[in-house]
Amino acid sequence: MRESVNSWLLLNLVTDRSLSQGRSLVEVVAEAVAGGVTCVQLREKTCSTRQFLDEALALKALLQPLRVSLIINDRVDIAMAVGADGVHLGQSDMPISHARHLLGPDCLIGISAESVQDALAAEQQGADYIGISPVFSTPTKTDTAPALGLNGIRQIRELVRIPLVGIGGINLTNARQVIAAGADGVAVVSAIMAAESPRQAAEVIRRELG
Ligand SMILES: Cc1ncc(COP(=O)(O)OP(=O)(O)O)c(N)n1
Ligand SMILES: Cc1ncsc1CCOP(=O)(O)O
Ligand SMILES: [Mg+2]
Repeated sequence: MRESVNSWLLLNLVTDRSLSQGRSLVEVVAEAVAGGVTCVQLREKTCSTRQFLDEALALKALLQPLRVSLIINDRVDIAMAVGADGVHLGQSDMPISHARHLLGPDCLIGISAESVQDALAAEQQGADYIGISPVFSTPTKTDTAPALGLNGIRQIRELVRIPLVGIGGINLTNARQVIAAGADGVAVVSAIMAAESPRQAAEVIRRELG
């Protein structure tokens, strides 16, 4: 039951333009979706608001006909402007209550949990899903809390009912363990964004997830 209900977040691609090796974001995302990515989170840390908006509009045009969800990282305003499916917020981003007030009941809100306490609070405050962050340490994001590991996923799974997505250091070799520990999905940056063939990379990870 849980798996079919939450299959939209089984394999999340979180974008990072700096890893795309000169390829456009739309090109990499299109490849990755062809390989089986079920949800795309647009994550832009350095570009202008206009550029962020343009990328979001381009990804929405690509993903909506394919019925692949588009989540916007950090920026509630961009999510609202493009009619994205959701927004992903961390512990230092806009609090859920304010985001929900702006976005309404139908827009998905994902919250990063860096501890069991964060996860419990996110569920209690009405998050739609939780990003367990990070599961393993990763060079892709250097300002993370200590890695929670597979045990962290198990602990949170015991206490929280909403969908869980693991992020951080996840690739072909460990994706299956993340699901086995109780996550509903995995979120991946470098293992797909930096791959020579994002399509093949997504395919092999998706196959691991069953
Ligand atoms: C699915 C998912 N989980 C966690 C994060 C991390 O969000 P945050 O802590 O706000 O850090 P930044 O991504 O904004 O640097 C995420 N993006 N996605
Ligand atoms: C955005 C983010 N949030 C927590 S870890 C992380 C980066 C994950 O990158 P990678 O999949 O390359 O380890
Ligand atoms: Mg954030």
